[in-house]
Amino acid sequence: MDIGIDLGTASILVYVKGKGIVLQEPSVVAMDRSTGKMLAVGEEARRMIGRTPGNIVAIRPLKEGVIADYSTTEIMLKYFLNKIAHSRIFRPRMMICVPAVITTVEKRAVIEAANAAGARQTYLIEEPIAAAIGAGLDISKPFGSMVVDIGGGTTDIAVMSLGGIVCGESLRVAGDKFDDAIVRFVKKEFNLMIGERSAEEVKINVADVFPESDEDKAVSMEVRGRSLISGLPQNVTITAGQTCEALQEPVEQIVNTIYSVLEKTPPELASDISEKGIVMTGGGSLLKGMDKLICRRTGIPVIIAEEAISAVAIGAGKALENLDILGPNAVFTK
Ligand SMILES: Nc1ncnc2c1ncn2[C@@H]1O[C@H](COP(=O)(O)OP(=O)(O)OP(=O)(O)O)[C@@H](O)[C@H]1O
Repeated sequence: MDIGIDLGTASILVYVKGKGIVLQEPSVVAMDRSTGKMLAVGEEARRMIGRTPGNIVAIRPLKEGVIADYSTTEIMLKYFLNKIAHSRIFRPRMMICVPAVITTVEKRAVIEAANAAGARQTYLIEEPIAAAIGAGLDISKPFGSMVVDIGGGTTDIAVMSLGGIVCGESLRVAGDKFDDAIVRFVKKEFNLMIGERSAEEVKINVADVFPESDEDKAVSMEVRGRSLISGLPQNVTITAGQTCEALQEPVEQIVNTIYSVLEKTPPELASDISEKGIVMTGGGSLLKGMDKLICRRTGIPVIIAEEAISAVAIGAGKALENLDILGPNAVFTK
């Protein structure tokens, strides 16, 4: 069996040919610090973040799109592969997505973790290429396509043509940095300390980086945390207008990088992109107003892919079925 994996900072998705996405879980592992034993993986472990006693740690083994904790990544991959196959002799070929700009050492770590977890053969594909294939773009033709993939740890921006990346940038600013910015804002504005999960809820439920009316700005929700003044639990109301202010810095960094990639794009390809639009994928592309903001600032239409979150895993699986459509540098294997 061939499988495509989006081994992400926030979540792991597995695509199997003919079955579609068969697994989607947070990339979190809970371990007992004293014995080194794995206690929970995926959603169950995510619920433990910020709520563990001293001897238990909830680890996110990937940071900023790359492996930060090798052995935990291997344990996690092994656990998920067992979950989808229920068989010891299951040794699939795997296509795993990695950010477009990572070091050879970081690539090797992914290949070794996948091989140790049971892959028969491991291929790596750059995330924007997988995202483009998963979003249904035909990148094999001499025609320019631009993808902005905003994940949890990295944002990959790339212009592609003839099965390869012509120019692009990978920046380590994405969903997690949006959460951090909300935590910092709430701390500064309300003297309230909130956890990363509460910040993520604010981002998903009310945040808006391009509110068009006062009504949009007034959308609000209550968030609970610990007062830095009294030390006691406290609730505050945060509005979409405030989130726009809170998220300005990371959002600007992404918009500026899109600009710099467009500046480097050869004119023929730039005109293809302005005709066809920029395609956005990844969970971070669902941040309200992000598409409108990029469209307003670049003057180019922006389309959020239909299956924004799973596009990368779907594209990886499809790439394995059609290795021939990819350019010579698109796939890396050892
Ligand atoms: N509706 C939404 N609005 C805003 N952000 C969202 C939404 N849904 C998911 N996200 C964010 O998307 C991010 C996860 O996206 P995704 O699963 O594409 O990342 P990943 O593949 O794990 O990360 P990476 O590619 O950086 O390794 C998280 O930060 C999550 O909070």
